[in-house]
Amino acid sequence: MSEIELRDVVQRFHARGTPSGFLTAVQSTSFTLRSDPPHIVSLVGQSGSGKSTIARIILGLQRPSSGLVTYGGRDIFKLSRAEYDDYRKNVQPVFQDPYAIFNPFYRVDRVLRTAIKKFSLASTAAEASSLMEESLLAVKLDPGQVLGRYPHQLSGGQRQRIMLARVHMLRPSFIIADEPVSMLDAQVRKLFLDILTDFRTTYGMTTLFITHDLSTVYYIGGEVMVITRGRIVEKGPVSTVMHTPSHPYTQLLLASVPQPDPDARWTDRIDIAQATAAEAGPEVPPEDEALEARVP
Ligand SMILES: Nc1ncnc2c1ncn2[C@@H]1O[C@H](COP(=O)(O)OP(=O)(O)OP(=O)(O)O)[C@@H](O)[C@H]1O
Repeated sequence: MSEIELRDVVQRFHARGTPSGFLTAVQSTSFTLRSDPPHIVSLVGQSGSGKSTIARIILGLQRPSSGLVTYGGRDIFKLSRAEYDDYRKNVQPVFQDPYAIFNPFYRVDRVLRTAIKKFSLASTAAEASSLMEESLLAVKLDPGQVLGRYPHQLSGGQRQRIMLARVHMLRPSFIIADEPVSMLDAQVRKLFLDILTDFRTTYGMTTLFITHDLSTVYYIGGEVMVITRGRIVEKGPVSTVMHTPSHPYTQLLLASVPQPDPDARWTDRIDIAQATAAEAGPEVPPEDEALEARVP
């Protein structure tokens, strides 16, 4: 079994125009992702609440101002190059905008071939081709229709599923999915979420699913952590948190989900600041040397 543990992780950024000159994007955050049993845990919160910053920190793309991120008990920012490569094979990202990942001048096959080469997944060209085909079929893509095409010739949903095919080839223990479905229509969104669920049951992958959208959290199930202003204010099984939310911000978030009922249109204004003001503690001055976000 492997574990990714965040312990008292804090991320501060320089921010001009604020009274203190910095903002705290992530406040003393601790949680653990376990590969056994494999599970899906959603991190839900409004825009700017710190979700992507947490994803970047877990992926080792950003060193936190303070706190620890460990994998198998070891600080991920102290891994050797080879150990970090192994970590990144086991912890795969899926981002919101797959178009940004593709090079528009290369056929989409390249994303898969690069992974095969980098991680030595096949020893012959024939083996590589059958691996690509198997993985594309696993994410409900027809290899004949997508291989050989350029990124702009595919839909957003197809591009996003190519990223899932890449994950399928690598079989990581963990997927860090940052708003992976927010640009997809409802039908493709459901297909994507079903594939993530299949990955958990069939291959034992644990997913951190980052979203601002409660309906997808509800659909995907498992566990949920609710974040506001960089602080996780509630966590638990989705059914418990959705049905009996204990924190005012979670209650507000749930009340903000639009109802598809023309007779029950919103009339109230939503005041996020009011609901979260009580939670926001005073900002603490940063330890100066740890301020800068660094890419290892
Ligand atoms: N490199 C950076 N430098 C300065 N401020 C940053 C940086 N990255 C993020 N922030 C700020 O940190 C806060 C949290 O940002 P983050 O992107 O983690 O939020 P989020 O919940 O993922 O929002 P969204 O859903 O809109 O992406 C925001 O106020 C953002 O402006």
